[in-house]
Amino acid sequence: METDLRLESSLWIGNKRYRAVLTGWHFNWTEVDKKNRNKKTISVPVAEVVGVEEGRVEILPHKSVEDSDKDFTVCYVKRSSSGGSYGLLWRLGRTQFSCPSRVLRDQWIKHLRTALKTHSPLRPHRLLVFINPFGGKRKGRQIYHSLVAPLFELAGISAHVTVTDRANQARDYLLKKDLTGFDGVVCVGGDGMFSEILHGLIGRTQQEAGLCENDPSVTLQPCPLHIGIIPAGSTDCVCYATVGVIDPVTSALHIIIGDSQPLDVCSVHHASALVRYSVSLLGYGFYGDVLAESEKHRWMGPLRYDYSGTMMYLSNRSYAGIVQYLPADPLLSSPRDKTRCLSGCSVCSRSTERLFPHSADSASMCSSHFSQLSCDSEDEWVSIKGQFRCVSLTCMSSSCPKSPLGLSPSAHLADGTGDLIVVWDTHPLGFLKFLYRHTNTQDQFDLPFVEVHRVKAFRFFLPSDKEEEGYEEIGSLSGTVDKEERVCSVETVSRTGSQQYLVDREVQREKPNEQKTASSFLCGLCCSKAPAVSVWNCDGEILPFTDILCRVHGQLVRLYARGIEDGAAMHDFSETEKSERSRILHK
Ligand SMILES: CCCCCCCCCCCCC/C=C/[C@@H](O)[C@H](COP(=O)(O)O)NC(=O)CCCCC
Ligand SMILES: Nc1ncnc2c1ncn2[C@@H]1O[C@H](COP(=O)(O)OP(=O)(O)O)[C@@H](O)[C@H]1O
Ligand SMILES: [Ca+2]
Repeated sequence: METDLRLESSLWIGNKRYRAVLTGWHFNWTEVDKKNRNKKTISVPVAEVVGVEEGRVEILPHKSVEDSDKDFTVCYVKRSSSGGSYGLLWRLGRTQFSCPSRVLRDQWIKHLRTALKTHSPLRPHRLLVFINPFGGKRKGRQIYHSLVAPLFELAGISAHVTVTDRANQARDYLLKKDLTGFDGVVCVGGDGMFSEILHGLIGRTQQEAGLCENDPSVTLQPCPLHIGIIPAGSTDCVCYATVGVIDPVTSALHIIIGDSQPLDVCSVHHASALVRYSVSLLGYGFYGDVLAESEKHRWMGPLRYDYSGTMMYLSNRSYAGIVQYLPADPLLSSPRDKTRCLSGCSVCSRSTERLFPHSADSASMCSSHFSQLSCDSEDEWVSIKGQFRCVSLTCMSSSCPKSPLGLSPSAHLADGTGDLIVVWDTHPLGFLKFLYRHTNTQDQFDLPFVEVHRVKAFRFFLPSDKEEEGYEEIGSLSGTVDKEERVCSVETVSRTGSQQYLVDREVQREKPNEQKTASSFLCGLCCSKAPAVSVWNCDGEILPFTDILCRVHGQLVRLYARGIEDGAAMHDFSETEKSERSRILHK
């Protein structure tokens, strides 16, 4: 194949001569000066060629073609530094080549197009597009029509576009309508809109496979259609964590070239029924309260989260709960290992082999992988009981513009695990420190009232009144609970379903004397009585239940993305840019 696709000849760009070579994987052109010396080479991976057209094509302001039988135009992905974000911005590069003859021109076009087909088999031809006109700053329609549609047209993609009239329209379409002939589904909106697509596609796939989504021990069927996200929402966390930038053009180019990024999905169950799926944030306590408060202020747009975040911080709330989790294999990775899940991540690649071994039939694989969810191996579950500021589970880093490294900076997109973050009740300034560390490169887990565990499954329930009394008593006896300052407490470890025993936790005090005055001041601000129970924020939706069981399904869906790109792709950058990016990426 490689030899068939190879082509080499002189080509002209303007009045300069170039030596052009197509090797199969790469298309390179090198300027040759009058003395036949080679100058700078431009090398484009074939997989990143957007399109090859006859003639001299102009793209902006609209696509136009100047017909000429010796010219052809190649459009491709060009990278540029993204300033603030840690991913790379992609732009459309375009070069017009002239050939000495029409025959050679046709040969170049044919070879390049064949190479494209061979090396990017996942490029979409037909896409379903759903635009939420009310997401984020309400610019979804404009973003799609001015920035994305022209690129899809250039790449020869046919798009069936729906601007939604109501919530869940996209989900219902995917659950019921004929999807034959579509390669993928694109959402233009935020994490809520992505979640609609996720629910529609996962539900449809399980219906067709005859699988029951309610049963957490069932291994779900991975979705055959890819999902593309054109960011136009408020948090845009799924886009940011899988692409590294919030930029519609970059995302459109990832879709066009058929990039493929598997993603873990967590199913959330209550009383033997599926409640929802989550990929980014499943959060109780602070994040639940912020979401509930923010819904009252939707008119503020994305700013509603800043406002509600401040209000909820000042409310100084904490909640009692019992958290139980099934730990993931600590030999594979850890949430404190300081690694980053970058494009081509080896932890995720190894998980693909583990999750989908070549020949194993999926039924036997699922039962061995997930027997732990049934009661017979209850002894592997670890249990924590106490008073918490927040309890969160995230299947990926959940980085977003507000938090460039995310809720769990070392989490993996596609390793079949989630990170469970437990923030015990603490002093207000301690909690502020925890939150503030999400916005910079300091480690938010390096605080005595925070713990993080890599898990395969997780349960949460409210303690019975009796248990709550017992816990407070034990806390006070061991000196670890200071009710007034709401410092945290006691851990319960369950070894078997029936026999539980208590293990006193190390005293966790994070309250230097000088913070007490500030604490009283802040408590004065939050005059309203805090409720005893919070709500779950599930990727921006409030769950109607508090007691839940969650299981992570490895690589259940695929996005048109490739994860965050590392230095290998930085050949266009200066040394200063490279070292700055490395510093951010590798913290
Ligand atoms: C003192 C500075 C405090 C800064 C705190 C920063 C913490 C940010 C963590 C953000 C994690 C985001 C996880 C993603 C959640 C989204 O699924 C969800 C819905 O998004 P959308 O559909 O776009 O509206 N967003 C939220 O729940 C917002 C959480 C904001 C918390 C402050
Ligand atoms: N036409 C519509 N009218 C009202 N709500 C919609 C519409 N289309 C989608 N939605 C819902 O809007 C919610 C928020 O959408 P999203 O695009 O995530 O914006 P944001 O990031 O600002 O929250 C989603 O839960 C989605 O189901
Ligand atoms: Ca994961």
